[in-house]
Amino acid sequence: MQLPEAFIKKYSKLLGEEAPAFLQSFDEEATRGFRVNPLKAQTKPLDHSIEDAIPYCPFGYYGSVSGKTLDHQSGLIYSQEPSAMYVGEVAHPQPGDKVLDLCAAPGGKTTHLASYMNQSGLLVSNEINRKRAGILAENVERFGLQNTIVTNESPDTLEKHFPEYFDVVVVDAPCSGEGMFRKDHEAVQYWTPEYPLSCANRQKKILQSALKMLKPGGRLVYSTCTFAPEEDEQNIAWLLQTYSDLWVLPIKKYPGMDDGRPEWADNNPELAKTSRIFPHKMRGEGHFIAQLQKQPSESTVKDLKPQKSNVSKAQKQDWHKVADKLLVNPIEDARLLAFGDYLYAMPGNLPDLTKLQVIRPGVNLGVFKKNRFEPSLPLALSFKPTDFQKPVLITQEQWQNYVHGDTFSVVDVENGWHVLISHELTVGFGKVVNGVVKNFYPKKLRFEIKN
Ligand SMILES: C[S@@+](CC[C@H](N)C(=O)[O-])C[C@H]1O[C@@H](n2cnc3c(N)ncnc32)[C@H](O)[C@@H]1O
Repeated sequence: MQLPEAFIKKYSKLLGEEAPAFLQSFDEEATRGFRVNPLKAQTKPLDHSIEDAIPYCPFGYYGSVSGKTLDHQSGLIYSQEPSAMYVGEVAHPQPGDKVLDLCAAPGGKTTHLASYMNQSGLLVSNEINRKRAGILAENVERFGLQNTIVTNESPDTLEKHFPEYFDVVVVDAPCSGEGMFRKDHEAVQYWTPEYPLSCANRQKKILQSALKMLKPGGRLVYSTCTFAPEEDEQNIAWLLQTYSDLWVLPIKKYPGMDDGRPEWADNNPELAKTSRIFPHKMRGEGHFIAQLQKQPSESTVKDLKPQKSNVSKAQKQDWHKVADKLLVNPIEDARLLAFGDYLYAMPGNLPDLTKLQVIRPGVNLGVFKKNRFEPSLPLALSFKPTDFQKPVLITQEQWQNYVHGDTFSVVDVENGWHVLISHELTVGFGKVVNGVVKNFYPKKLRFEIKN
């Protein structure tokens, strides 16, 4: 790979005798990986090998993902570069926590964080860019998250809504992306010697907002996919100089992971507790991760006004006509939220969202049509096979017909809506009419698998 001269010079000076191995690593292939979704792990992947485990992530494996597979389409696996998996591991929220993923698209960290939350608590997954927020929402839906809302706000708007609210805040910051040059060759074109510093200034602003939303006693996890000290140790040094109620928490270092470099910032030895992943030392791309804690305080933070359900009596009736035959356990009416023609199930104890740009206020249950309700794909993907009544089991071949948009036949299945299950995974809904499964797989997602 052709690296800019100034880049070579900068890292030759910083890394000294390690520099040749570091620079050589840019000519090697990027490492690929994926995580298995523990919320759906009642089965093993069909089309992806789980032989080559990533040592620091219990659901992580080396290997690339094929998108047109049952594993991927059902949300059983999520493609993620291996080093990036260490961020979710360090953040490791607990079930019931309130978690903010502030720079979240396309959703690698969000889906990882949710893997530890067991559908409980609240995960606010925010993305500033509207288009990317849409992609994030699709990935959250495929992964089947019940406790996650997707917002499309700038950090400084969001901070006004969630003062000192979150137990864990993850800032996976927009950065100069030096660690991703192998994955995205074009990223090299954007690099200039000044670029890291301009990224660092933007990151400081994001961090200021993040800290306003962090509870006393809460943890902030900051990560970048760049080697630039300006965006890594120097930003953490700036945080420690600026906020006296903040300290660095140690991170467990697996073989190949480096300590942060105090000498690349203000020599504060605390910076060695942060972690660097270099591609010439580990199977992964470049990453930096820091974990900080805000001082606990005696004073309690006041609860936010809850979001109220807004569904009409007629909407409730239409929903129940379908849901009572589909779900084993009903979703409480208090959690139903109408959003245009769509019906959502909010996470429990969701604060009032009315003043926020929300892309997804919870699980998309379906859409109100004239005098009837049509269940949506995310409803199927967000619950386990055992959460549904009278599921219809389909073969992998029938699944291929289904994602292509075809109808197919079934025997001895009563008319009406049924969740479809293939290889122990919920894959969508079909409406059975006299032995024929009418296809409700969303038109925009349909695709053909050529065997
Ligand atoms: C490194 S990416 C996030 C990757 C994501 N966390 C994941 O694991 O899939 C950084 C994100 O920050 C967003 N971003 C850009 N400028 C921002 C800003 N000023 N404030 C907050 N987020 C910003 C970008 O749109 C981008 O989606």
